[in-house]
Amino acid sequence: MTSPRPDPATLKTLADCRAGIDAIDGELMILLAERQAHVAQVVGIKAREGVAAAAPTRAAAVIERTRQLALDVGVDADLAEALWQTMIDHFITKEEAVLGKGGSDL
Ligand SMILES: O=C(O)C(=O)C[C@]1(C(=O)O)C=C[C@@H](O)C=C1
Repeated sequence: MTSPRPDPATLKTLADCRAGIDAIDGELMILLAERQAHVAQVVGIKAREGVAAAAPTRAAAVIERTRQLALDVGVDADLAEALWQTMIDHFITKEEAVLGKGGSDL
């Protein structure tokens, strides 16, 4: 169980700020592992249904949604896009290792 995070504006020392950053990184990593598990599940479904690893239409929608989510909470949309593009490219490579490059863009 994680403890509630302090308001960053109340942090006075570099060590406290870095401890907070480390805690947030830990939580982000848990969410990334959960997202990765969802993508792993996608691979079996795509194999059954003949859907391509690379899904450009879906990838573009994910990126567009991510840019909007970033703007909604005051995160730089270009940063969010770069992070998500890196993640999606990684998952396409992993999916193609199993599925190959064929299939439909669904
Ligand atoms: O939605 C899919 O088809 C996925 O495989 C997931 C995902 C993603 O990481 O969001 C990865 C690769 C695809 O090109 C599109 C999206």
